[in-house]
This record gives sequence, C-alpha cells and structure tokens, in this order.
Amino acid sequence: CFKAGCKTHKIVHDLATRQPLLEDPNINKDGTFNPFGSFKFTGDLRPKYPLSPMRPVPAHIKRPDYAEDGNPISEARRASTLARALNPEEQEKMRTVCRLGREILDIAASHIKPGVTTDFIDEVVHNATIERNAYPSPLNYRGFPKSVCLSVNEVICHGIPDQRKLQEGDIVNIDISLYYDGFHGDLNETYPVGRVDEDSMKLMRTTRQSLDAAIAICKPGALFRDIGKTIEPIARANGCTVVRTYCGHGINDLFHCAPNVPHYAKNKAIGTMKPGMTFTIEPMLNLGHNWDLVHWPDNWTATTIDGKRSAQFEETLLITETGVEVLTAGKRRDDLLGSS
Ligand SMILES: COc1cccc(Cn2ccc3cc(C(=O)NO)cnc32)c1
Ligand SMILES: [Co+2]
Ligand SMILES: [Co+2]
Repeated sequence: CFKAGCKTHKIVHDLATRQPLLEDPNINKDGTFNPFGSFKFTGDLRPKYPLSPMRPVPAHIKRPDYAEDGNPISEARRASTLARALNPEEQEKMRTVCRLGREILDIAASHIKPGVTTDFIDEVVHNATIERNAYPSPLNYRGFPKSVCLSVNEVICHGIPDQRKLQEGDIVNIDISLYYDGFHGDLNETYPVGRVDEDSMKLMRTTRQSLDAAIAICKPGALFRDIGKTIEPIARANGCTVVRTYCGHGINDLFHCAPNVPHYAKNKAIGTMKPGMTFTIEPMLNLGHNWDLVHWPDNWTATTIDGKRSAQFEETLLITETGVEVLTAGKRRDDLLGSS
C-alpha cells in the first residue's frame, strides 16, 4: 500500500452494467486500481503494487552512513567542497568496487526477458551484491525503498522495482550502485526486452554514442562543462533531447559529491578534471523534443512529460595522468553497434 493516496476504497458497482462507478479517483476507466488517485500519467506505464518487503543486508556487510536512517549526513557535510582527487590506494578500491558493479549489472541483464517482474531483477541484484559482501547503495538512500533503480520505457530514472512484468518491446534501464570497502561504484545500461521498435534502438544507440564521445574528451585539464557541449549535439542530430534535471556526479567514499556534471550544452559546471578524480557521466536522452520530466506521486519515479521513451547509460570514470580509465567498463554491445 502506498502512503500517497492510500485509502481503503469501496468500489460501487452499477448494478445494471456491473461497471465500477468512477466516483472513486483511485479507479481507472478500465476498473483497475490507481493508487495515485487523480494523477495524470503521461504514458501507458503504471506501477504494480504491492512492493515486496525491504530486503535485509547481513550485519557483517559494511554499510554507508545513511543505511539506518536514510540521511547521507556525510554528503551534507562535504556539500560545498570541490571535487577531490583520490590517492593510489583509494583509486585501487574504486577499481575493485566498480569491477564488482559491472559483474552485478551483467548478471541482472542476463535475466531480462518478457514475463520477469522488475521486483525479481531487484532480488537478483540484491543477492548478487550481498554475495560479494557489498551494500546496494540505493537501499534507503534518502529513503529509496529498493536495491536498484529499474526504469522502463518513459521512465527517465529512479524507477522502483515492483510487480510489473517486463513485456516484449519494452526498454529497461538497470542502474546498479554498490558500496564496498568504503567506496561506491555506479553504472547503468538500457536494454531491449525481446525485439523493440527502431526508434527505441536508435534512442539507445544515440545515448551510448553520446556517453562514449563524452568519455573521449576526459583527461587532466578538460573542463567539466565541456561534457554537455559534447553530448547535446549528438542527441539533437538524432532526434533526441537531453534531460537537464539529473546530472553526473562525483563518486568515491560518498555516493554523490562534487563535481556536478550536466549532460546538456551551455551549462555552468565548475571545475577542471585532475588525476585521481572519480565521477560518473550518465546521460539521459528522451525521444523527441521535450527534455523536462514529471515525478509520479511515489516521489521517485521520473518520467517524460509526453510519454515518449527515454534511455540512459552510465559509467564511473577515473582521471589518470594521461587520460581517463573507465572503471565500470564492460563488453561492447553488438545490438548497439552501427549508426544510431
Ligand atoms: C530526493 O531526490 C531524489 C530523487 C530520486 C532519487 C533519489 C535518490 N536516489 C536513489 C537511487 C539513486 C541513484 C542515483 C544515481 O546516481 N544513479 O546513477 C541518484 N540518486 C538516487 C533522490
Ligand atoms: Co547510477
Ligand atoms: Co549516478
């Protein structure tokens, strides 16, 4: 049961047609239960409750400070500082946690097929994470209820795993982040469920291409504000637009810290890349011309305002003395090669 709009409702049936009277805003036209009352969904996707119970993390696993109360207090304390460069020992810990993250993403992706619920993918991710003696970073981060973000079709990011089954033709983003030996890793990819339409394939290829182009400009002395300058033209040249609300971020012993890394052009990002800095680039591209988003009343799920699809890819990067190391690198995806 969802806190927002969760009230016991009485469906009154019209005796003649046995159709539910639409006097209850929690009832959709087709008679299904809409827990968000009169909220106007922008696309066809709907949540499917109940969420499964919160998954436990064994006591021996090192937890981030927010694991108990949801409040990342150490992030607040370091809010105004500039991006920090890690020493060689810390860089090695980032390599390890990011390698584990890639293993977990590949495991989760191997379970994508029609009929599998997003809650099952959450269970797979949660178990694969704790089997590696790591903590799933999203769990209770600012109160987020699950161990992974699963974003389907028009969901841009922060989708909550629930009882909805993946359907042939969907696209789904799996956003893995984990905490191991005091450091976070963060990566995501968007995948087709079975065969998907050409627009969706082009959207995914364009998003991957834009991330790869942004990574290619990373090196000591590069400006964080040039990331967006690289991404946006590629998006626009392929009929896509760049989400502005959520950005890439610094990541180390904190899940989110400086620098802020916008993915759109003409941004005011501060700072220059220096050896030892670790951060994500995670462009979210929407099909069409609407970059804006709307949040479902669950306070997490962000969707496009026109119901068109969105894709995202994310890597965690380390700036080296001579260039950049993709700490979360995986195999090239054959389905994404070729022109976007
Ligand atoms: C209060 O504002 C919000 C809104 C949405 C989400 C959250 C918290 N949160 C939970 C999971 C999660 C993942 C990322 C991430 O970097 N993915 O690449 C970011 N935020 C996250 C807070
Ligand atoms: Co992520
Ligand atoms: Co991230």
